[in-house]
Amino acid sequence: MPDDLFAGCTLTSTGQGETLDVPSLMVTVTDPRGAQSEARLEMKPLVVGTSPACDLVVDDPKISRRHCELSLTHEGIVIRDLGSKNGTLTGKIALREALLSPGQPITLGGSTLVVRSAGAARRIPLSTAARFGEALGQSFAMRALFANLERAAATEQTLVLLGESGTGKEVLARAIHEHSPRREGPFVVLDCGAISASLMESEVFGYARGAFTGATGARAGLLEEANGGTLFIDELGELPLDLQPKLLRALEARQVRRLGSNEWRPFDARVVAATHRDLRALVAEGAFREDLYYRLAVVELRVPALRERKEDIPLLVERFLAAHHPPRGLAELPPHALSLLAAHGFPGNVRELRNLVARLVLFPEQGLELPEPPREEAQAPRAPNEESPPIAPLLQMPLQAARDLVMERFERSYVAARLAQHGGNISRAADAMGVSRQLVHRLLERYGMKAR
Ligand SMILES: Nc1ncnc2c1ncn2[C@@H]1O[C@H](COP(=O)(O)OP(=O)(O)OP(=O)(O)O)[C@@H](O)[C@H]1O
Repeated sequence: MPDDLFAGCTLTSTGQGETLDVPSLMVTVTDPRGAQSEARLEMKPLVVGTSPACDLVVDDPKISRRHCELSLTHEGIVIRDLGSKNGTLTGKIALREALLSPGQPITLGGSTLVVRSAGAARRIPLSTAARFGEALGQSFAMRALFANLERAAATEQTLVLLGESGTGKEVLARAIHEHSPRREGPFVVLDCGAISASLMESEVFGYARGAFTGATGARAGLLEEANGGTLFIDELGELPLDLQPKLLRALEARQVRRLGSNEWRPFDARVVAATHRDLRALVAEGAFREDLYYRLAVVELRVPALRERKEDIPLLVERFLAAHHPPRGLAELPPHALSLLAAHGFPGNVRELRNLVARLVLFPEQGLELPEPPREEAQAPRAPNEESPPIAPLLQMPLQAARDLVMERFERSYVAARLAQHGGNISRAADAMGVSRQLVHRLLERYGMKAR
């Protein structure tokens, strides 16, 4: 096997820009009975363990649930132990993090892991810019995404952005709108996670006067409001199943009929959708209609998690610090702050990083507080007695960052208190809050909280 396969990704500059050659690699784990499990190593890190949530699942009792992680970098293949019980070993030496040499066998419990070539390298175009609209990113993963978005934005294609909460899907959707020929038109957000199912239909399609009790006047829905611009459907995976055929019909016919009206009104909006859910899995389970999925996912792009592109952290921190008043700089951070951040897993992604920076500027005496990841056995949240931050330090921050910080504290306390009122029952708490169960789940996930 040639060594250069293990040089990782190779950057090539051409007259048109830069491209990245990504080697095609297969990871094979042979368990103690000789059975093999395999998975391709792509740009996304690959987690090996016994948990069904891992990318490569191995049936070996000596392997931990999340045992180790492999990632492809420009230096080569990096293997990192994830705090496993029995270690990730080369010979008798336990590794924490190391570059893998060609064909080098790695011992995990009673199993052996090997990485092998699996065909020709793939060539991926990279953007020459380290930003797309307001979204920053200098990592290969983000520059590859920006290159795709630059091309897709100029078209009328419907596209779906997939990615964990806080990875920047909404910022990217806005940037797509701003880079599109529709930039002078409206950018309208339909957040399927925030509107309760009973209100969704009238929000999306609008209503005629007298359509239901309380409809004292007619109202246009979001589809009509987006006319001439872009409709951003956020949390697409939460769109109620019974509304899906109606939305599909409206998108195909480019016409909408308000509730209680017989009149069809034309509308012309480009749709960009986003979700943190696995849409294909939802389709397979019957929780999302296949025809709507294929209508929307003409182009499907994945926004990488922040832990997959730690090279972006300094750039993002610099941007968040510079947005304060007076602007702050990287030099003002406590010593080792950037290396501490690079070692953190960021379950809340860029949103978590932005809030950490805001807290650091607001309460420098507290230092860099990195929350522990939520543990599986975590108890129901107690209502935290966090007070709203005092106004004076907030006045040094831009409105959006200040609002988000106050909102995060409020939402944490409010959701925890509401759940406590309803004995940890999410459905009852959601009813009392007047929102969907999915929104409560999303808030719990966002803040690393668990209901009993
Ligand atoms: N690449 C980026 N550059 C600069 N800021 C970013 C980037 N990605 C995210 N952010 C910031 O992080 C915050 C969260 O981003 P955003 O709301 O777009 O995430 P999301 O993926 O849509 O989250 P959710 O799924 O929870 O709705 C925003 O304040 C946004 O400005």
